[in-house]
Formats: sequence, structure tokens, C-alpha cells
Amino acid sequence: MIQFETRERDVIGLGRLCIDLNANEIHRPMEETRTFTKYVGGSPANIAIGAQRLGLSAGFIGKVSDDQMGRYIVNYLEEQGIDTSNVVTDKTGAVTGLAFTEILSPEDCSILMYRDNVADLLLAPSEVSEAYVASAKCLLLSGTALASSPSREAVFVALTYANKHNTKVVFDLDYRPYTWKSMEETAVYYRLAAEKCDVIVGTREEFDVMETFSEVKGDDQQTAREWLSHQAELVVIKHGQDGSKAYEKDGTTYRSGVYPSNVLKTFGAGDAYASAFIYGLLQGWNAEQAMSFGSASASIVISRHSCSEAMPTVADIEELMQTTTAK
Ligand SMILES: Nc1ncnc2c1ncn2[C@@H]1O[C@H](COP(=O)(O)OP(=O)(O)OP(=O)(O)O)[C@@H](O)[C@H]1O
Ligand SMILES: O=C(O)C[C@@H](O)[C@H](O)C(=O)CO
Repeated sequence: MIQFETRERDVIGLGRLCIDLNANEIHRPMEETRTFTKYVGGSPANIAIGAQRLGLSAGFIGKVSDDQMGRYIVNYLEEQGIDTSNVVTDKTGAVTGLAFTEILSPEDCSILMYRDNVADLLLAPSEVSEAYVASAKCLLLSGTALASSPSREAVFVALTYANKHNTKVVFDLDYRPYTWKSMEETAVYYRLAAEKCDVIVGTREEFDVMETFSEVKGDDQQTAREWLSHQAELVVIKHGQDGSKAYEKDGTTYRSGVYPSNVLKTFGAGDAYASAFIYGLLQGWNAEQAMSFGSASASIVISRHSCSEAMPTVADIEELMQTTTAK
């Protein structure tokens, strides 16, 4: 079980704050889409919003554009009760990343990302506060924040502060290929970060990317052995509809099934899972209980149109777990 310090704040997200534009006309290609609904997006933003929705106290370290979109994001975070004191506004004319989503079918969804000159990757090392990182029980790091400088260096400064103050780091790999120059670059920086993290969460495919230069070749137990040999106390490997597995340093392993869902769209599952999983760890639950809570949260979010706005409450999750059986 992960032991957290007693702190002012439960979790601080670090990474991108973006806008999701989810097609309203579902089950058709985006070429035929006329209208979208705007939501706050960005995986770490979704996770922080999900955590706050579950009653945790969340904050964020990030950078937004100096325009209506940036202000929309900050306003929304504040409406949710999330601390935005460490969300800075870019002054170089950078823009907000846009994620246009296409829902062709429950199984066939895609995301078109506009991420040129985005503000979130301009977060500077000097904009990461040591005291702020030290004020939280855990830091939620999105792997995409490592995709380019200066955000990359800001991440490593945040990791230094977190390790110094025993702020536990949850590293959600969140691999988004369109943000990286190459898979090799991703592998190098993911490894450097993962070796300084306490919990690592990713899909099998995301671990495969991180293990590009490793002996490990797609085997969950070898993956766990690799990353638990560093600082990590817990490695969680997600397998979509096949559920997820968790591995601890002492060899304990856990498995979680999935809760049947009336799937509208599949994206957002990982963010819902991560926020509820972090909630479980912070309650002192074991990994199996936390994973199950995460799976139930994911089942709810993929049945709804949004990601951030769809994040459930504890009551929502508990009701689903009481009325549905995971498989
Ligand atoms: N079709 C589904 N039905 C029910 N639960 C699902 C489904 N797909 C995913 N989940 C749940 O969500 C969790 C995370 O999903 P997945 O493994 O796809 O991660 P991910 O790829 O990070 O998600 P995302 O699609 O948001 O990027 C799974 O472990 C499972 O519990
Ligand atoms: O993380 C992104 O940049 C895209 C998200 O905003 C979107 O909601 C999603 O893919 C959730 O996983």
C-alpha cells in the first residue's frame, strides 16, 4: 500500500490543459460533422477534475493561452473547486491545444489533435514551485508533458521537488504519438521520468513504447520487474476491455475486471480510471480495490459524451458497483 504524507492538498496534476471539441453528430465521420460541444480536456486536466469530483482537493501546475480558451479553462477549473494558483498564462501568443473527437461507433472513436505552438508545452522549470509540489500528497504526471522543452525540464524539476519532499508521483504514461518526434525519444524520456516515480500506470502498448530499449518484450511480469527495480512501488498495466493488473515490489499481484458499460465512446476511460484509482490509493485501499473503483469510473465516463464533465461522484461509482458485476 502506498503511504502518503499528511498534506494540505491531495493531488496536483501536471501537464496539458486543453479543449475537447466532441462531435455532437455521432456515428458519422468528422467530415460530415457540423457541431461540437466544448469541454475542458487534456488527460491530466481530466484526471484532476475527476479527482476533485470525487471529493479530493486538487491543484494543477500548467500553462494556458492568453485568450478566451485559456480563460475558459481556468474558470472551469475554479468552478470545480480546483486550485489554479500555479496555472500560469502564456505571454508569447501560444494557443490552447484542441482535441476534435469523432465517434463513428462505440468501438471506433478517434481524436484529431491540433497541438502546434501549444501553451501547455511552454511551462518553464522556473514556473514549478517547490512549496506547491511539497503541499500535496501526490503529483499526477502526464507523460505528454515530457514531449518537448521547456515543459520537459519543468517535469524533471517537479520530480526533483516531489522526491525531495516525499510527494508520491503517479506517472500516467498517456502516450500521444502526435506530440512526439519519435518513439525512441519517448522511450528515453519516459524511462528517465519513470525511474523517479512511485506509481506507474499505462496500457500495455504504452509500456511497450517506454520499453523500446529494454529487454522486456510485451510481458506484463517482466514489465513490472523492470520498473519495480527502480523507485516505483506499484506498476499498473491496463488492457482495455480485458481489465487491468497491478504489481507490487513484494511480488503481490492484483487483477481487476471491467464493468459492462453502455459505451458511447471509449476515450476518457483511462483518465476516469486514473482519477478514481488515485482516490482509492488515497483512501488507503489496496491496489485491487483502487483498480476496481477506477474500472467502475471508466465504465461510467465512456457511456457519456464528455470526459472531464462526465467524471462521476463517489455515489455514482458506488451505485454502479452495487448494481453491476465486473467481468
Ligand atoms: N469497453 C469498455 N467497457 C468497460 N470498461 C472499459 C472499456 N474500455 C476500457 N474500460 C475500462 O477503462 C480502463 C482503462 O481503459 P484502457 O485500458 O483503454 O486505457 P486507456 O487506453 O488509457 O484509455 P483511453 O481510451 O481513455 O486512452 C480499463 O482498464 C477498463 O477498466
Ligand atoms: O488528452 C488529450 O489531449 C485528449 C483529451 O482531452 C481527451 O479527453 C481524451 O483523449 C481523454 O483521454
